[in-house]
Amino acid sequence: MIYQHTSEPPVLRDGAPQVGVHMVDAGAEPFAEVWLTDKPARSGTLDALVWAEDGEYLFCAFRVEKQAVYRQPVRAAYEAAFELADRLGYTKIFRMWNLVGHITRDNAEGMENYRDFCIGRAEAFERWSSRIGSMPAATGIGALSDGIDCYFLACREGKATFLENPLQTPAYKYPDQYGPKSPSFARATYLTQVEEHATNIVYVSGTASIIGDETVCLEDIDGQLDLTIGNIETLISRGNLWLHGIGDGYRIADLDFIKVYVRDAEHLPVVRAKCAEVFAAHANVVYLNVDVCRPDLLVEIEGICRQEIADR
Ligand SMILES: C=C(O[C@@H]1C=C(C(=O)O)C=C[C@H]1O)C(=O)O
Repeated sequence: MIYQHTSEPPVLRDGAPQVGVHMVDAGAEPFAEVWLTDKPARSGTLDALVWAEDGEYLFCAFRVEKQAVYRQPVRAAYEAAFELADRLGYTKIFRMWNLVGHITRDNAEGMENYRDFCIGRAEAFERWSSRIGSMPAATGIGALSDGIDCYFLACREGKATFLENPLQTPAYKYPDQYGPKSPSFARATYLTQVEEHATNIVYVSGTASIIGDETVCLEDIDGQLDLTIGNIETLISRGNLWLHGIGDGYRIADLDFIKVYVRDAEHLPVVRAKCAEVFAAHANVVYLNVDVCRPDLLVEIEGICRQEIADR
C-alpha cells in the first residue's frame, strides 16, 4: 500500500499486490504500508481483485472507480472479494480499510457517498452471512480523489475474536438517522497467534469521538481527541477483553502502526502534540489530513496493539 499524492489501482508488481491510494496532500510526504510474511507466498489477480496468500493469511485489494451511485458496484466488488476469500479458505476477514473519495459529499441522487457505500457493503455482508459471518475491524475514511479503494486481511477459522466497545453502540446497530444501512464493522479484532512465543494482536478499527451512537464534543478538537483515546483505552483494556473471554489486556502505550486522521489541517499541531504525549515514543505514527465519515468528526485514530500487559 502506498499512501501517496495520486490514486493507482491495484496491480501485481514482482508478484506482490501494490496499490496507490490518494490519501496524502501535496504538502505532505507519501509513505508505504507493507504487509510482510516469512512464508512462501502465492499471488494472483481475478478481474478487479489483486491478492496474495501465504497459507495462513490472505491480503486482497480492489478499487471501485467513481460512480454516480456506489451501492451496486460496491456490493458486487465486495461479493467478488468474499467469493475469492471463501474459495481460498480464508473465511475470517479480520481487518479491512475502505478509503472513500469525498466521503461526506453527495452522490448523483443527493445521498452522502459514505451512506451510499454502506448500503452496498451491508447488502454484501447480508448475502454472505452464512459463509463470511463476522464483520471485521475496519476503517471507513475519506480519500482525496473520486472512487473507493478497499483492502483487507483474512485468516483461517478459529483465530479471530471480534470486539465491541461497551461505551459505543455496535456500528452495525446504529439507528437509521445515520443512513439506511448501518456500517458493517466491529470495533476491533483480537487475533490469537499460533506460533510459540508470538504475541497476540489487537487490530483497532478507526475510532472517533462517538459515545453510544452520537458524536460528542462538537467543534472541540481537544475534547474529541480525549474521547477518541478514551474509547481506544476502554476497547483494549483488560476488562473489555475479559468480557470477550480473553485474558490479555493492553494500554494505549501498546498501540503501534497508528494512523491519525485529521479533518482540518489547522488542528494538526495540537493533535500531534497530544499523540506524542500518549503514544509510546517508538510507536510508528502517521498523520493524514482527510475527511472523516461524519461531517462533525474532527479526528479518528486506528492502530495495532501487540505487547500484552498480562505479565508486567
Ligand atoms: C468512526 C466510525 O466509523 C468509521 C467508519 C468505518 C467503516 O465504515 O468501515 C470504520 C471505522 C471508522 O473508520 C464510527 O462509526 O465510530
